[in-house]
Amino acid sequence: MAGVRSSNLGYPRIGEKREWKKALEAFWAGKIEEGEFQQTMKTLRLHSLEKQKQAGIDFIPVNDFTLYDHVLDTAAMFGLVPERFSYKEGKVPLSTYFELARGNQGAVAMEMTKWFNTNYHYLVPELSGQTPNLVENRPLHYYQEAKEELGIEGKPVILGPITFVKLSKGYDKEQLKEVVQKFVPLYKKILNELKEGGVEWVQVDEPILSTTLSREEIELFKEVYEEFQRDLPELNIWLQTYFDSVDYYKEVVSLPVQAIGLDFIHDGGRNLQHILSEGFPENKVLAAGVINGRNIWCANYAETYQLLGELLRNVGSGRLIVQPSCSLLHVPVTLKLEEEIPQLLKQNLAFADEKLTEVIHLTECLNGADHEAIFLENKNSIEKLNQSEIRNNTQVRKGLEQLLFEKPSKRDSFDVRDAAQKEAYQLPFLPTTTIGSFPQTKEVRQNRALWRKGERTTEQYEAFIQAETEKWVRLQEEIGLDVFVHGEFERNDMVEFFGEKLGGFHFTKFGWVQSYGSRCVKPPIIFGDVTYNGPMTVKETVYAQNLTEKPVKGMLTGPVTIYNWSFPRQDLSKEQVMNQIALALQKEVEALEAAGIGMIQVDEPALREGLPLKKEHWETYLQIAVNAFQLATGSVKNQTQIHTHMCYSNFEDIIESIDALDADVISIETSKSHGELMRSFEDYTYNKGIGLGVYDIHSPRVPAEEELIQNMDRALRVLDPSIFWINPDCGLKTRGETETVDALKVMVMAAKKAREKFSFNIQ
Ligand SMILES: Nc1nc2c(c(=O)[nH]1)N[C@@H](CNc1ccc(C(=O)N[C@@H](CCC(=O)N[C@@H](CCC(=O)N[C@@H](CCC(=O)O)C(=O)O)C(=O)O)C(=O)O)cc1)CN2
Ligand code: MET
Ligand SMILES: [Zn+2]
Repeated sequence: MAGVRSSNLGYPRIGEKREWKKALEAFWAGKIEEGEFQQTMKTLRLHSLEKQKQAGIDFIPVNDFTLYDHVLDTAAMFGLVPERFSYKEGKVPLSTYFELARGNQGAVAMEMTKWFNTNYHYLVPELSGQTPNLVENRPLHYYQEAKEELGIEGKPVILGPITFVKLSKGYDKEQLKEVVQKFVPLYKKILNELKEGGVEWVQVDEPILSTTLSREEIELFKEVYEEFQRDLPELNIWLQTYFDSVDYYKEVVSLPVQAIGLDFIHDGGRNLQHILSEGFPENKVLAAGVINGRNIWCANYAETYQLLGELLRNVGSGRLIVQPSCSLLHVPVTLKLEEEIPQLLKQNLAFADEKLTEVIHLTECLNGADHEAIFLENKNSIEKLNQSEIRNNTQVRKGLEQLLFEKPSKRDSFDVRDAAQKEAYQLPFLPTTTIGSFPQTKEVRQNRALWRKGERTTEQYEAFIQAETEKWVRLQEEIGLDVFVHGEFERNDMVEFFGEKLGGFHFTKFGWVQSYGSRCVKPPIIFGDVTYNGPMTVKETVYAQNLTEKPVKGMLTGPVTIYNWSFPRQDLSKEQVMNQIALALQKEVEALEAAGIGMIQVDEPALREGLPLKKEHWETYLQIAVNAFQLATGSVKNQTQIHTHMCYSNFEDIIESIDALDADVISIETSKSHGELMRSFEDYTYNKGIGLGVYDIHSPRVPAEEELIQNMDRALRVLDPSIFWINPDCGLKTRGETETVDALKVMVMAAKKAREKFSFNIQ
């Protein structure tokens, strides 16, 4: 009998020290040739496979690697290149592949959006006007490579047809079935070639099964997978879901596939309940996602072992596979380089490599190995951290208890505040501003790196930051903006920076996670009670304010975003941790106000992405999020203007919560959403300030004035134009200096034209 086996669903691409990112950026900058680039990528890919083999994983994924994004890979595999790019047929050339992702002089890049509820971004395939074709078989290629180079019998991973089409755009949603049917023959061809090539198992990812689906959509799953089964009877399909439970449990486990992968971490216990009450089909393998692929905490061996025991009783040992809950793409690579993390914390952590060890330990244990010592050590480490003082700060806990008796916001209604603010600031009609960050040039990053290494003194580093700030205050004057920012030059990242300043957080040295393309983030670890240890942003903001007569907006990251973009502790609820962060931020907001800063922006770009995948859980989340935001911002005087910002908006469906944040001004992305977003504000008759994000900051392209006026037009015609502000759609940190100044000048000119055109409309 085979016994219990181990598997992985996907491994981080970026390498232990971001070698992947460095190779990509060197290639884009023309510093290395394609040959060298491909060789570096191959070395990285094989190294990751080798590590998984060494760890002892039975089912090692292949084709999880990519040169940019796995959804883009799938689109490219089907030759789905939008018409604005030059491409004829056959395999998509590497240069075109990167143009799809990054745009070129004549064509905007494909749209980027959030991968389910994660901080990873994928490129949205465009299906309109295109006939998909199979132009290469990527999974087969990577399967052969792993076999030839390392003797690994890999498990090819492929994004399933229904998830792929559901994540794409450019078709009528009513036509889902017809569109999916166009892809089915292509998938069958891929799968057949895999089978011919000797593949035993194919992991078909259908995470869309963890979202709220309609009956018809589940029917479609049945049709598609029945067709696969009928035409490819000898191939083993491993249907993989993740990020939540599956709603149509019975239907899903009855699909004619050989293995079903379920997430037992983010399922709210529902997947297990289904198995216990409805059973699991006797002829199928259960791939049990029991190691958290979204967080960096070590598994609780005793609890996980118990869960696996229950599963084993229901499926039998030859049919159980132990694995992470999702791809390890969402966690850093290895703990081994982290020398500065205190022992107590480090013993409680597990990055990708350590998670694979956990998978192995548990699998071995189920197969009869004696791991008593390991289990005991695991139990002790967890208890020690939970009982430590840092997790039990009485002052913080008292502060939280107090909240039960208070309203989160103490401010007057918007009308009253608005009058006070108009009086105080005397801004022109359609005031112009930016979202916070200015270019984080190589020079800025290098100076910070040198300071961290001790090769620059703190005085030298601060003087550099001040010089940069002053330069940009002068540039903002020259550009003619109305409300300034200090530029965020002192920040490595909008979340990590606050993590470094607040108590209860720890940050890593190499704990990078891919965010989009070559861009990575280093989410801080919230491991204790969150404490405010003194002002975090006051000095830099006041410095900028003292250089100019124009108002300078203070700039903070909100509690919801800090929570969602960190690795939070799990012994407290989301609400408790968010509120702790909010209480600390409230003190910073008050410190800025006391220092004379009259406008304070509290960014919440991650509010939308944090929405649970299932609609029935939205309300609870939104209440917690809104409450935390109000708590952070609700103690200032009427005259102090609270701004907030959200990029990747598309929050038509949560407009009430957006309104409930009660920010005086909210800046939203309007450059790509083609009016849909505005419609929700119109329908809702929103009357607080709205910042129109009139151009896309992700592209180096300087927009044309006419384009920007076009982007403002609808909003200004339909709602009272006096509520609007004009700004880019997000921070400018990834942009170069010249293009930023040029684009902002165009934006200010466009705002001036719009002022003339629309001033007669003011109500
Ligand atoms: N947390 C988070 N999530 C987010 C966003 C965000 O801003 N933050 N925005 C959206 C995604 N957009 C993003 C935009 C840009 C970057 C980004 O630029 N990341 C940088 C890292 C930023 C950083 O932490 N920089 C550090 C250090 C980086 C570094 O590489 N240092 C060098 C040395 C410096 C050098 O020579 O360049 C080294 O250690 O080798 C700093 O500035 O101090 C990168 O990939 O390069 C990430 C996400 C959504 N999710
Ligand atoms: N204030 C931040 C910035 O400008 C907001 C970014 S939202 C991802 O960079
Ligand atoms: Zn943004």
